[in-house]
Amino acid sequence: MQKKQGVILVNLGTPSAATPAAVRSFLRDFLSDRRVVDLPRILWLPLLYGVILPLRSRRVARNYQSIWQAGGSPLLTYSDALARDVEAGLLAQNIDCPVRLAMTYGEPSLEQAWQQLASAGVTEVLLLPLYPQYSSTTTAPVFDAWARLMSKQAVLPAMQLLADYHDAPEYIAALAGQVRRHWQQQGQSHLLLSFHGIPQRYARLGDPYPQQCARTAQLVAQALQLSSEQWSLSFQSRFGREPWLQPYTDELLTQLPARGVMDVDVVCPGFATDCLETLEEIAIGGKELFLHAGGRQFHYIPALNAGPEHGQMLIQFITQRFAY
Ligand SMILES: C=CC1=C(C)c2cc3[nH]c(cc4nc(cc5[nH]c(cc1n2)c(C)c5CCC(=O)O)C(CCC(=O)O)=C4C)c(C)c3C=C
Ligand SMILES: [Fe+2]
Ligand SMILES: [Fe+2]
Repeated sequence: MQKKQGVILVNLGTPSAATPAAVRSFLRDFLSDRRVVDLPRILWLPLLYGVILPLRSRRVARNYQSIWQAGGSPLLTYSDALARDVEAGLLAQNIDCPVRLAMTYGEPSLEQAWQQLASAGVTEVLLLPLYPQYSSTTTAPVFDAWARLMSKQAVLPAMQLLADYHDAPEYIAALAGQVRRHWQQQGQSHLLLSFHGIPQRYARLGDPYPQQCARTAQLVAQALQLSSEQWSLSFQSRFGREPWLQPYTDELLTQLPARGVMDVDVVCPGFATDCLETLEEIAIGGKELFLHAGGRQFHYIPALNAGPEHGQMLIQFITQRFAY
């Protein structure tokens, strides 16, 4: 059989609408994954179904409404545009390599993406989770979903998983470029690099995520030639009561003005595309916290989204893996 290569870009997932029902369905799928919440099911499921889903879906739906775009959820629209750009960019280099988008939770599913690649005759797949830093809570579930899907297949395609790219020179250069462009237009401020958090316990169990975040932040600061006073690292989006990775972004934003940092630029390098956690939690909520604490100027620097540098970066990862 002739070999043919294809790529699946995988992102987390997002509600299909900014309504309590759609948010509930997304949260139910996501928060039922043992990789995400590892509590014994006998404790977790009554809490999830009895308290979290009924209360959180309504509140979080309102948050989604504040960032919803004409094309739907930002996470979906940017990821979709990115997948199209990468496929077109490969074709422009005479590389016929179909690229599809899939979500770990919800749609488009990994199954839908794979069906399309299989119909196009693909025999070798690169699974490319859009998570620059590996985490057992995000990257590993992509592999789990792939394994579940493949368990139903007689003939398996060859598969490579891009487990992380936290220190890839192309990624660091794309992030540094994004920050530099902002500074050329708006002037330079203290740079806060805010990553999604995970429970500290997961890191103690061996998740390399915090070390990879620290390395990314250090490499970006180095590429921008920043001294240690000119940047900080923090972790956002904590959930539940146990301690998560620290310092917490919301706490740090309220402390920075008292430490003399009156102007801040926040970039979220762990998010390939903008989403609820960047547009609502940081660009809206983070700004409010910082200004309320006495800060003067707050800017959110957008994620790489479907910008040309992002597409080019992914094309380089793909061509390196497939050795065209
Ligand atoms: C419950 C624990 C959670 C862990 C662990 C977690 C890790 C984690 N998440 C991302 C990326 C995203 N998370 C997003 C939303 C989101 N995350 C959690 C919880 C955990 N995340 C929840 C409950 C939600 C939904 C919103 C809410 O209820 O607050 C998103 C945004 C999705 C969107 O639709 O815009 C992303 C992206 C990473 C990278 C990560 C670990 C490294
Ligand atoms: Fe999350
Ligand atoms: Fe700025």
